[in-house]
Amino acid sequence: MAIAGLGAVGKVIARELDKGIPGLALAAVSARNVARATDFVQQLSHAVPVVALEELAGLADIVVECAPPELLPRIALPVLQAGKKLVVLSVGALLAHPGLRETAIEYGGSILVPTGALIGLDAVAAAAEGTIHSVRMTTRKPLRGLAGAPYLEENGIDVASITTPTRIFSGTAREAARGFPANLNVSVALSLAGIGPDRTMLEVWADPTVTRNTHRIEVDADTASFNMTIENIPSENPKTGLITARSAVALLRKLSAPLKVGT
Ligand SMILES: NC(=O)C1=CN([C@@H]2O[C@H](COP(=O)(O)OP(=O)(O)OC[C@H]3O[C@@H](n4cnc5c(N)ncnc54)[C@H](O)[C@@H]3O)[C@@H](O)[C@H]2O)C=CC1
Ligand SMILES: O=C([O-])CC(=O)C(=O)O
Repeated sequence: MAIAGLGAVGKVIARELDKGIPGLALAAVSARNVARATDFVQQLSHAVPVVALEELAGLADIVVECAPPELLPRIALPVLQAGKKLVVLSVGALLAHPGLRETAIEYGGSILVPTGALIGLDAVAAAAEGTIHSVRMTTRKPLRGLAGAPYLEENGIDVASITTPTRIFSGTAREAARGFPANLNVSVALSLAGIGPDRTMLEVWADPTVTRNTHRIEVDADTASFNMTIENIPSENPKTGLITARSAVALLRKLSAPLKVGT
């Protein structure tokens, strides 16, 4: 196992692997700040090398990508071309790189997307086996959970000046991935589990009254209608909910579990 990116998500996964996940052992990590990462891995019970992104695939059978989204191809290609497993957290970036799926097919690799900061992808995937009529999602974020998104700059929106809940975006998951590359991975994960990025509809609210990143999904299908809400407590990265890393750990634990629960 190797981890690409030692931020809010990567550090939690590294510590959990160090505590022990049956069938898995941390073999290497990659980080922008090598000195800081070296300090971090030395505090683990089994220190591992800090290497370049491109070297991870040679050192592990599974690589977890939890780095800035623009690095996805650099991390993903060597892993998939080696026929290995890539766990992707920067899900939004998958839309900009559709060729990665073809690479996985060609070399026998696979891309695994955890539910991440969202809820209910088990039910969405089950409903997608039948006919889903519509999928809608509403995201409410505190202002600091949205800061820096290119969509805001392109549209002259100054979130810092917002004092009442304000809808700042309405569109498809594909449009959201372009406008909010570090904030709306969840809408892309939802779209990939269900009816795709062009039919999954999303509203984003900048909401000074909430402290948590809140996602509500509403699905209407021929097997069921359902709606679910998750209120994510922010991690050390205000854009990223604490549950995100835990979701990746749960996926990793499930890989070799003798009893696997959930779709
Ligand atoms: N799928 C989901 O539900 C969610 C996905 N995410 C996404 O997961 C990814 C990771 O999130 P966080 O851990 O919160 O981000 P973060 O910003 O805390 O961590 C990213 C880490 O990557 C490191 N990095 C930068 N350049 C690097 C390089 N060249 N080589 C190696 N490492 C490098 C940074 O130094 C940083 O430590 C982000 O793309 C984020 O948008 C976040 C929340 C939910
Ligand atoms: O809610 C969160 O924790 C993060 C989020 O929306 C995303 O990156 O998709």
